[in-house]
Amino acid sequence: MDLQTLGSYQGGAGPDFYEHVLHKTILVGDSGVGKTSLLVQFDQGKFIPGSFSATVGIGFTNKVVTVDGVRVKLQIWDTAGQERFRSVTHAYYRDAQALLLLYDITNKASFENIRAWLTEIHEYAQRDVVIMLLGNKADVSSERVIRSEDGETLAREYGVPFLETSAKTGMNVELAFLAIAKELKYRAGQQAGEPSFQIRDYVESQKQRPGCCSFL
Ligand SMILES: Nc1nc2c(ncn2[C@@H]2O[C@H](COP(=O)(O)OP(=O)(O)OP(=O)(O)O)[C@@H](O)[C@H]2O)c(=O)[nH]1
Repeated sequence: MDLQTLGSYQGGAGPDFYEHVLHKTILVGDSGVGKTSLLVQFDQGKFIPGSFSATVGIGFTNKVVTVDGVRVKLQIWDTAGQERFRSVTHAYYRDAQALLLLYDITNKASFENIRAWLTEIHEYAQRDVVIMLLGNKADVSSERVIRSEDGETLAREYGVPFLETSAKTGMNVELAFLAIAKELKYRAGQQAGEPSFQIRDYVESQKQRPGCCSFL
């Protein structure tokens, strides 16, 4: 059985089962919104400040997340946001089980382009792909041009969960990937009697807001 088949398996699944399942997750969004930085923060817990070096093509990082005592393997693909790489990255959408779609709260165009990204996602990805909208760079409050409410409204319109994140401070970064892992685990191995998992409710109940909790 190949990994893809295992990934779409339905039915009771014990903890060992998940050791073999690889959930393909892709980061997409305009160039410069912080996709690579978000992945580095999640993978290594650090932020590398400095000059911006655009991703060329596509690459991935494997990461194991523990969800309710079960190890869930995510294969996270970081794509290049630049238009010239678009045809390359489209080819990767088809096998994706989850897509994290980013904009930059200090960049209006990156937010306005979200609808176009969603159109592409609906064209090239599987119909049941898990999508999450992320407004990144929430730490740069002085340059904010997109209000949290605007992100929330857009996410509600498309029926997807929404978080504001900061790849710099780490705000909500782990939560974004954890929520995706929980949803994928739930979908892959729903047990009889297990309470249903609602990713949007989960994210709403767990998220940090910009300015919140900086004393922690
Ligand atoms: N202050 C702040 N800066 C960020 C954040 N995330 C990314 N940056 C900066 O924004 C710039 C672009 O970040 P990248 O992670 O390279 O952006 P990208 O989306 O991967 O860009 P492409 O590879 O071209 O698609 C870099 O200079 C980062 O340091 C954040 O959350 N806060």
